[in-house]
This record gives sequence, C-alpha cells and structure tokens, in this order.
Amino acid sequence: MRTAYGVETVRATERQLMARLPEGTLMQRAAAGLAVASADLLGRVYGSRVVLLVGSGDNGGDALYAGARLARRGAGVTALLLAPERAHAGGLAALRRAGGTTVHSPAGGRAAGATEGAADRPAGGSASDPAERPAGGPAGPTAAEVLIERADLVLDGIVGIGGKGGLRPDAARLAEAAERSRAAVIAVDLPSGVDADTGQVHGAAIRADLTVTFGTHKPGLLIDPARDFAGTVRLVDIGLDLPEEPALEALQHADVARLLPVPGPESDKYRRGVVGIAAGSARYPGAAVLAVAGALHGGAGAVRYVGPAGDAVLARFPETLVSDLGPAKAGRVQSWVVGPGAGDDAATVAQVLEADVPVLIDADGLRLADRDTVRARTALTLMTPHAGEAAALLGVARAEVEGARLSAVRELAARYRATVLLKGSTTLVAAEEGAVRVNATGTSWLATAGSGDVLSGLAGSLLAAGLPARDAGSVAAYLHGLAGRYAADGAPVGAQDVAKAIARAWRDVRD
Ligand SMILES: NC(=O)C1=CN([C@@H]2O[C@H](COP(=O)(O)OP(=O)(O)OC[C@H]3O[C@@H](n4cnc5c(N)ncnc54)[C@H](OP(=O)(O)O)[C@@H]3O)[C@@H](O)[C@H]2O)[C@@H](O)CC1
Ligand SMILES: Nc1ncnc2c1ncn2[C@@H]1O[C@H](COP(=O)(O)OP(=O)(O)O)[C@@H](O)[C@H]1O
Ligand SMILES: [K+]
Repeated sequence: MRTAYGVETVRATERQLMARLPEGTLMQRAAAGLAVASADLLGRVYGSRVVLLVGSGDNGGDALYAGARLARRGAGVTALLLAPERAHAGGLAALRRAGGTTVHSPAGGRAAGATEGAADRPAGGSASDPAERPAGGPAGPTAAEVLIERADLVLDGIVGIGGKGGLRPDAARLAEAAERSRAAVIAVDLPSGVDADTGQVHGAAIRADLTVTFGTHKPGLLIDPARDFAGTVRLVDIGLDLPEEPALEALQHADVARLLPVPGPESDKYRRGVVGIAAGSARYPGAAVLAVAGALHGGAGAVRYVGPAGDAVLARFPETLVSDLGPAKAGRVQSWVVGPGAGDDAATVAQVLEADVPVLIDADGLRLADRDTVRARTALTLMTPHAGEAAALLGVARAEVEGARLSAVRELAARYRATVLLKGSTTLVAAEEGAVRVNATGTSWLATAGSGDVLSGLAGSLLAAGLPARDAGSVAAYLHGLAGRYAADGAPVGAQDVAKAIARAWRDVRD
C-alpha cells in the first residue's frame, strides 16, 4: 500500500522525532536524499550547472544543503534567493563553503552582465553576497531568468509544506522561467504552488520532472491537478514514525491480489455471488451490454439483468440471466448496479434502493436517486459519479470539482452517507470516514464513451462477491485502469476492448 499523510501529521511526527535527534539531522537526511536524486538525474555532476530556487523556509534550506553537496562534487551551483535576509542561514553558509554562489532573485535585475560570474562561475569560485548581484539594463530577461534558462538542473526549494495559497508574484515568475527552460526540474518535497493536503493548484506552480519528497507522500502528490505538476515522485525515508491511518492510500498489485475474490473448491455460482444489473433503456441499450460485460469479469458467479435491453444483452452474452419482471421480482442477487443508460426510469432506481443488499448507483441513477432514501439505507451504497455528475449533485461547477477532487468526494460521501468513487484522471474512493483511496492505474485513453459502464458492472460484481464498498470501488478502479492501459497500448480503444482486457489485468495482478 502506498500511503500519504497530511501536513499536520507530518509536522507532529517531525516534532517527536526532532526532540530525540541532534538539531538539523532531519534536514541533512532530506538534503542527502535530494542530492543523490539530483546526481542520478544529472548523470554527470562535475561541470553541470545547477540553479537553486530558494524561499525563506526550511524547504529552501533543503535545497541549499543539497546544492552544497553537488557543489562539492564539482557542479556549478547558484542559489537564487527570494528573500536573502531570511534564507536558511546554515544552508547558505554550507553552500558558500562548498563554492556555490548566491543571487538575490526578486531584485529583478536585467541580465546584461549579471550572469557572468554567477551561472558561469565554476565550482570553487568565491561566494558572493546575496544583495550584491542585481544588475543589468532596462529590458530583456532578468538575471535569474537567464540563469534558469542556462541551467542543466533546477532545484525548486521555494516553498514546501509551509506553503499558503498561490505562489507570490516573485516566486511565480521563477516557476514560469523554470517551465520555459530546458533544464530538468526537481521539486523539493513538493512542487511549489501546489497544496500538499488537497492537490489543488492556485495559479502558477512549479512543473517538475521529479519530486523528491521526505518522510511520506503528501496527498497532493497523488491527486490531480497537483499530481500532474509533480512528475515522478521519489520518497526519501527520514525516519518519521507515522500513525497507522493515513489520509490517503493507493492500492498496489499485492494489495489488490489479496482482495480479489477467487473461487475455492467449495464454491458454486451462488456462493460466489450474483450481481443484478438494472441498466440500459430503449434509447441506450449499449450501456446495459457494457455494464454486463464489466460484471462478467468481476468475480460474481452469475449476472442477472433486468431492463428493456435484454435482447441486446443476450445476443452478446448468452450466459446472462435475463428477467423482465423488474428488480423486486427478478430473483435473488447479492448486489445491484443501477443507472447506466437508465434514462428517466426513476421507478427502477427506487426499487433497487429498497433492496437490502449493496447497491452501486451510476450515471442517470445518480440524478434519479433520492438523497434521503440513500442516506437511510442500511446495506452498503457505492456511488460512482464522474466530475460532471458530482458537480450536479453538489450544485457547483464541474471545474470546481476537478480543481478540488478530494473535498468534493468527501463532501458527497458525507451528504449521502455512502461510499463515493469519483472518476477521472485520478479516481478517488471515499467512505464517510477513514482513509481515502486513490487510484492512478488509469490512462486518459479510458475517456471513451461507455468505459464508465464497464467500471460500474465490474465494481458491482466485486460487491456481490462480498467486498466492502471501499475495496470494491478501489479494486475495480485498479483493474479497470490496468485494463484500459492494456487495451489501449498507446492507441484509441472502445469500452468493449477495456472490458475484454479486464481478464488480463486479473492475471497480471495475481501473478
Ligand atoms: N517536516 C519534516 O519532517 C521535514 C521538513 N523539511 C523541509 O521543511 C519544509 C517545511 O519548511 P517550513 O516549515 O519552514 O516551510 P516552507 O515550506 O519552507 O515554507 C515556508 C516559507 O514559504 C513562504 N511562503 C508561504 N507560502 C508562500 C507562497 N504561496 N508563495 C511564496 N512563498 C510562500 C513563507 O513566507 P512567509 O509567509 O513567512 O513570508 C515561508 O518563508 C518541508 O517542506 C521540507 O522541505 C526537511 O528539511 C526535513 C524534515
Ligand atoms: N483523463 C483520464 N485519465 C484516466 N482515466 C480517465 C480519464 N478520463 C476518464 N477516465 C476514466 O474513464 C472512465 C469514464 O467513465 P464515465 O465518465 O462514466 O464515462 P461513460 O459515462 O461514457 O461510461 C472512468 O473510469 C474514468 O475514471
Ligand atoms: K518545493
């Protein structure tokens, strides 16, 4: 399991640990890991040009100490100080001792002569005073921008977990320069400008190739839009003693393998669970077919279908048990999936919600389900909206949900007293309490009509097989994401291809 902890927890565990260790130990551990990652990315440290973006907190301190280590190995290291008088004193001294130089960044001096002796000074050159550097003519890029432009590597130590709100203008300009530069960019702890706890991004942020994060992943590193800014994430262990329950967790192959329902010698189709699919309409029979396709690959022993698309379902999947008596009289099931392609059939949704078995509500069903009825259910409910559906349920704009996925999914779980799976580039699964699951196995090729129907059938089938809602949702998202990757393999796919590839995802996970 990959886990992520919020800032408050990180701060608390850091305090405990620091009380037992000599001062500065944690920062040295962080800086050592950062320097190793930097060297790995550079390939050749000697002679490389490294620029440090240094804010006034400990995040800047990490960058300065790592810069000092790189300077000792022969890199030309220049620190751009956003607030020279407040930059980490120990880090500054270490960098200078190692031969690195410093430039006062926000003075905004134009480039003219300012870069010589800064970017081009080899390691071992004498240190300069922070305030000495602003210089240059009236137009063109600032000295800081030229340094960034010419760098091989930029270390972003502007701000870490101490960040509040969007980047301030001086910092935002550095982030933009780093994005324009061809230099590799490493974010220290997290990309400056992203919210560590939520994954929200307010305005400009550092776009990193690699994020070297300390002690634990932060939730924001795993949730879009911030995740997209973090690049590859490398975790450096600094010895934090973290509590049992994280804020966020991501299943890995081994976790999914343990959760998959596998038939034993005593199994029969009923013991494995029967999933009922109440989906499709005369207008959208395909949604029924795709939900059934997903369900057949989900681990239930049988799939029962009720609704107006029985012929279409049977033509494609003769193994389906089809009924036209409606959910209440269709025969026993261990879970229901309701909603994909359902149109305006509110009566079917209401009938399903009365069943005393786990229910998955998707697509049209989300709009048609009465909130108080869902809240009052005693059996499990799993809701699977995409951002647009979630926005409609919350009464906000879609962009608001996409920008703040974590709070949106938590809010829905609370309002409906249900487990909610919010689909999209990062899928989140939240119950009313406990860690939120995040899934990142997917690919944007999955953004194809009907792939959500496959997911709902798959997750419904896992519910029928006995998985709790959080596990059913997150295991389904995991398999569906992998299946999407296998089916697409770099080319467009249809939802049917995704359903077919679920079997390969199972095998892969179980291997
Ligand atoms: N936890 C651990 O175990 C370990 C933590 N370590 C490291 O410490 C880091 C946390 O350090 P931290 O607490 O000093 O805060 P940090 O992230 O540097 O930010 C504070 C500075 O940023 C500024 N600032 C704020 N918002 C801003 C904005 N929007 N735009 C621009 N600037 C903004 C703010 O300015 P102020 O508000 O004071 O004017 C203040 O000066 C952590 O991420 C990790 O790297 C490791 O060394 C070892 C173990
Ligand atoms: N950009 C993306 N990256 C990864 N997965 C995505 C992306 N966009 C959509 N998906 C996935 O594709 C599926 C689409 O579901 P949905 O929006 O309900 O489509 P439909 O209603 O057409 O079936 C979901 O599983 C979602 O998580
Ligand atoms: K940073």
